[in-house]
This record gives sequence, structure tokens and C-alpha cells, in this order.
Amino acid sequence: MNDWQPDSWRQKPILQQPTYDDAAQLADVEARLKSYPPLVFAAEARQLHAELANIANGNGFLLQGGDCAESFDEFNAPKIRDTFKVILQMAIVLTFAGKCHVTKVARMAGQYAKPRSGDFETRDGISLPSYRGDIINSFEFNEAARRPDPNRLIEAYHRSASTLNLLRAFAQGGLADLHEVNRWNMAFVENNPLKERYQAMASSLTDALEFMSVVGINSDTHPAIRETSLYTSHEALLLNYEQALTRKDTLTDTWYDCSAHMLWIGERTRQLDHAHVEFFRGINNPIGVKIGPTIQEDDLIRMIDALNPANKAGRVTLITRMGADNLAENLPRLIRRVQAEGRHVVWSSDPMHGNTRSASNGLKTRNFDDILREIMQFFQIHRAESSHAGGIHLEMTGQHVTECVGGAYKISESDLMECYKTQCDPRLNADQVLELAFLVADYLKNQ
Ligand SMILES: O=C[C@H](O)[C@H](O)COP(=O)(O)O
Ligand SMILES: C=C(OP(=O)(O)O)C(=O)O
Repeated sequence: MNDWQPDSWRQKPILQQPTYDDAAQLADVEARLKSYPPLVFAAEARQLHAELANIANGNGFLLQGGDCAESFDEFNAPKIRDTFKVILQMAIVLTFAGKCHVTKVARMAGQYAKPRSGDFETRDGISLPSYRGDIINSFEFNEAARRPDPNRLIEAYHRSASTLNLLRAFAQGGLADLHEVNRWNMAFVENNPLKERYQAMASSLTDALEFMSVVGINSDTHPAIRETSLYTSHEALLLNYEQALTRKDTLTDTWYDCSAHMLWIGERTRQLDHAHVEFFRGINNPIGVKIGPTIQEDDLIRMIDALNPANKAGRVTLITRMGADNLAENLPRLIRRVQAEGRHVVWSSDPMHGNTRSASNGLKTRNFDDILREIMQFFQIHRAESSHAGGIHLEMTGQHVTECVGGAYKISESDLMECYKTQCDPRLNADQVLELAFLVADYLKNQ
């Protein structure tokens, strides 16, 4: 690792980056960010690493989710609270059904940069640079808004700090009480059109909590009942920002990217000889890598080795995002090769990014059934290969948006316009994501 430095990525080719007009202004912003306090503490990242190591070894489950792109405009406490609540609600049913620890990692407090298919967006004959996330430019469609602005890095830092502050308060301050979380779930089941389907699981969970109370295990006697831990993550796409928040941990004398506990490399920027792999190989956080259906076995092993030469369990999470129609053909060959080479990884399923399509009105959407189908196949394939299906990675929100079609409330393409708020990709709403959790839990319970 001698040849690695926080800025050594700058010597490599890089994709999916904005072009800033004023290099001096960008350098000034980077210097300011470098002087700011880190957002997370390296020891917290190590704690997450240890939890992920358990999952890589077959124990536990990773639940990772949140916005496709956090937005400066939609930045408020109810929105943060609602996503926090729904992550906890999912985690409680998955813990109960899977009978294992669920590690919760939010796509929050930094998920501000987006890779795009095209550099330009054209509307009514006018072409402007694509929206690349609020840390880079603005979603509004005019020339000034779409110009990359370095000050947005500072803005993203402060918003991430406030978000993280509130998440920590919720996690430790009483909002995470298991009894409360269970009450929210009971309300979800009570109001759901498919309530009979979820009733049995919700009732047995309630019974379990009541039994614990009777034998004296409650929020007063056991802090674990009223507190939780929630880690943060985002795609480390804008390396100027990530480098500025990369610090040497004084306890271990090793480098950590202190913008979040876990960072991931996207499907579009994981080329072995490019900047993102170079940056990631030197930071000690647990990291994710998105992998699509075209990846070859040799390339996968080379990538794992570049990122985790010591083959440490918990360091690398492979997040497969193949699409429900491609998973069965591609996942088994990758699992077999990773097993044959003895590499330690967490396998997680992102059932969102391979299942995006255009609705008839042109809006991007995803079908709940495709999402569920990809997750279920993910579990079945891992089971058939004697491998551990370690987690799921979702684009979701705690709010009642209409962006993905289907689910118990049968959102149709004509409903999409009712509350379509995403600035990039369609997210599962609060009901859809809980429904998914109950269905996955049902499957886990029957295994
Ligand atoms: O979230 C992932 C990507 O940023 C997104 O899918 C790209 O969307 P696009 O194809 O509209 O650019
Ligand atoms: C861009 C994303 O995913 P992928 O790299 O898998 O396309 C994402 O998760 O926001």
C-alpha cells in the first residue's frame, strides 16, 4: 500500500465526473472541507466491518436502503424520521423471521452524487448537462442550475452532518424502542389490503415482545430494546469530496474515508485501472461494489483482490444488480467462482437497478413484482449453491410516493403522477417496502 495516497486516484482515468469551470474555487472548497471535522469516527466503521465479517461468515443479514438521491430541497426532519422508522420496521420483521442479527445501513447523510447514462439531457430541443446529484448541480432545467458548483460540496457536508446528527438522536434517544416499532408495524398490517397475509407474523412478534416484558425484559432493564445502531453509506462517486474527508485514524495509523461508515463503487465506475478502484483500495472502511450481469468471473476475482488483498471477511460486499430476467443465468457462475477461490465476501441483492423501465408516460418506474422476483431468486440461488444470501440493498423512502408500480395498493402507471418526487430513480414507498420485508420474512421463516 506504499504507493497509495488519498490523492493517488488523480493520476488515473476517471468516469462520471462533472467539469467545473473554476479549478481554483474547487481547490479552495476542498481545502476548507479538509479542515472540517470528520462525519464519522473510524472505530464505528470498524464496528460495521466486524458485523459484516459475521455476515460474510454466514451469520446475520445486511439491510441497506434509502433514497436514490438525497435532495437539498426535500431536506427536513419528517423525511429523515420516516425513512429511519421504515428501516427499523423492516429490520424487526427480518430479525424475527430470519432469527439473526440485522445490520442496518442507511443510504443517507451523503447520498448526493449520481452517475448518469448520458452527459446531457434534452427537453424541447434544448440540451443541458445532466443532473448529477445535489452535491454537483441542481435538478432544475436551466443553464445556471445545471452548471456544477463547488460550493455544493460544502452544502452537502453540512446537510450530511445534520442528517447524521438526527439519525444518531433517533437511534439512541427513544424512537427506536422495539415496542414502538412493533406498534407501527401493527398499524401497517391493520390498514393493508393484504392484512391476512401478514397478520400471523405480526401477531407472533407482538406475543414475543409481550412475553419478554412479562419475564422482565423491557426497555428499562435492557437498553438494547430501546436503542439501536444505524450506519450510513453512499456511493463515493465524487472523489474530490471523498478525498477531503479521508483522514488517518490516530488509533490504527490507517486511512478512513470519514464521510460515511460504508462506501460503495457503482457499476459504471468499477474499472480496475481507473480512479475509483484506486481510491477505494486505500481506505479501510467496509466497501460495496455494484455488479451487473456482464461481469466476468476473472474480472470479479481481480477486482476483489485489488480491493481486499488480505481477503478479510467484511471488507467487501458484492451488491448484485442484474435484473430479475438475468439473475438466474449469471449469479450462480459468480458464486461458484468466488467459492472456488475461497474469497470472503458478503453477497447482497440490489433488486432495483436491473429492473428500471419507462412507463407509457415516459416516467422511470420499477415493478414491485420484478423487485420481489429478483430478491426471491437471489435467496433461492444462494441456497442452491450453499452460499449465504447476506443482504438486500434498496432504493426506498418512508414517504407515500408513487414511483414504483404494483404492491398491495396496486399502484398503476396512471397513478405515478400523483406523487412522483424522485430526482433520479423510482423508489419503493413506505407501504411497498414494508410489504417486501414481510414477504422476505415469510420466506426466511419457512427455510
Ligand atoms: O441510480 C442510478 C443511476 O444514477 C441511474 O440509474 C441513472 O439513470 P439514467 O439512466 O436516467 O441516467
Ligand atoms: C447508481 C446506483 O447503482 P448502480 O451503480 O448499481 O447503477 C445507485 O445505487 O445509486
